[in-house]
Amino acid sequence: MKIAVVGTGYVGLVTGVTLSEIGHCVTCIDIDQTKVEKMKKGISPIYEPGLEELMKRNIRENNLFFTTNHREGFKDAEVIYIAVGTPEKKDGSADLSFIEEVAINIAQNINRNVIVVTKSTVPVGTNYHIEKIIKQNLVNDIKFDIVSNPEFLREGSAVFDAFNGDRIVIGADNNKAAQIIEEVNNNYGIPVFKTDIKSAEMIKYASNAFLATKISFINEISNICERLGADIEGVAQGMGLDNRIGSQFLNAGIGYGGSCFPKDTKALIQIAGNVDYEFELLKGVVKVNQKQQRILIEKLEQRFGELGNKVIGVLGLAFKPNTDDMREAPSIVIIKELLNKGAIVKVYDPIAIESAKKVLEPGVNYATSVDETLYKSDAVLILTEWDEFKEIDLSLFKQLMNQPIVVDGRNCFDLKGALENDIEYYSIGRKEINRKSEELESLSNSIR
Ligand SMILES: NC(=O)c1ccc[n+]([C@@H]2O[C@H](COP(=O)([O-])OP(=O)(O)OC[C@H]3O[C@@H](n4cnc5c(N)ncnc54)[C@H](O)[C@@H]3O)[C@@H](O)[C@H]2O)c1
Ligand SMILES: O=c1ccn([C@@H]2O[C@H](COP(=O)(O)OP(=O)(O)O[C@H]3O[C@H](CO)[C@@H](O)[C@H](O)[C@H]3O)[C@@H](O)[C@H]2O)c(=O)[nH]1
Repeated sequence: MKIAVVGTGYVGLVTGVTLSEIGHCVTCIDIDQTKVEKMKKGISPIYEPGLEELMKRNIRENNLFFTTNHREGFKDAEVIYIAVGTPEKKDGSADLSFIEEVAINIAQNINRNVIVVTKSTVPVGTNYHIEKIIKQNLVNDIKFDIVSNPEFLREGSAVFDAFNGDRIVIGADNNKAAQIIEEVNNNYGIPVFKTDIKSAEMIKYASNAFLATKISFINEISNICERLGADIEGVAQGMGLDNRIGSQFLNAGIGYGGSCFPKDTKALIQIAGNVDYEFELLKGVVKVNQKQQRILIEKLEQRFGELGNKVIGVLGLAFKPNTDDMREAPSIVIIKELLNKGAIVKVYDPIAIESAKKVLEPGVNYATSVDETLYKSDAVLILTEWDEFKEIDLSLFKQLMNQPIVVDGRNCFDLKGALENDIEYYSIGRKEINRKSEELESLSNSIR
């Protein structure tokens, strides 16, 4: 089928590339000329494992094209996917201006009957808003249908998720349109769930809000564990064995970040508020997350008192591993606070350094390796659980740092290893330093 995808960010590019991989002829459209020039050469503007390989192959096989020109991209397209951003406005609600512009682009440039599919995360009812804008601006006598098809990919594993997702949600009022979009997705081999448009739009927000709730919940439990001397890892494992709870998204840490959970939780609070419903639970989830992002600063202050002139190394900047995305990364908040408190901050990330330079405060020192970050630091914070950090030779901390103090926001190391390497190790929700080895032994046995 001939398909156009508007917007080539994390969602649009992965959608376009994987649709071409499953046999469609896809043109991706973006207004960013520099990005489009790169993509035409098979270079991905984002770091996403496996993406560039698929891109190159499908460009070579003439299944995948890129353009900045909407008319050229829409020419003869039977399906148009909208995948532009819906960022957060100051009041927390979703900014629909990019979507609205695309609706006008579509109305003015389509040359045949088409199905318009919304991949972007949009507030309940937005697809009808898009339909109205297209109708009002149509220049030719053309028929179109709208379908909501929210996206559930995770950054860092987006290509894997495209072929291994749990479900594809299709929301439509017109059965024929829903059936065509189901056929478009056939070769992904993923179960399809069909529903109406508003429910599909809500499924997306409700899913993200639920996952964010799980994270804030486990973070609160971890804070209580710390105070009581229980161990969050064992607690999460024991909870997760109950199939009704499930073991995923129970990793305690420094709170959720990224381009989705922070904005979508706030948008859902607004969506509820617009119909006079106060979403109290979700407000709590957001508040807990904001508090959790400060937890490592509290631990540092408990240890050092004042942070002025302390050299703090930071390992990990991206909001999660395997991505270069810095949007709403907890590292931004933490580093800002460290600088405010007069600390000297040295940071390192295996992939996200360049995107980090665009958003971090001036005054941050950028290191090019783990060793350089550790060297003569008074303490090291771990903010992203990259494999490179989990595999660090633990003896390096003592060798390179002024004093081997590690405050780990992602529970990357086992307590025994830290103790054996003389690391003064603070982590999340676990019993901390100087624990007697026999106590640790019995703990690791019980977790096993
Ligand atoms: N990032 C994710 O992991 C993820 C996952 C699921 C859903 N979503 C949702 O998908 C949507 C897109 O997110 P993203 O992270 O891919 O966004 P992004 O900001 O990375 O990319 C958006 C792209 O759209 C382009 N664009 C803007 N206006 C345009 C126009 N008129 N014509 C053509 N291109 C235009 C921009 O130049 C940019 O390249 C959002 O609604 C988001 O909430 C994101
Ligand atoms: O147990 C966990 C799991 C995640 N996180 C944090 O939560 C954030 C989001 O992680 P993840 O969900 O893996 O990444 P995203 O790429 O943001 O994906 C989420 O947001 C996307 C955009 O809507 C959705 O499509 C995905 O289904 C949804 O998982 C990150 O900061 C993680 O560190 C935790 O703190 N603990």
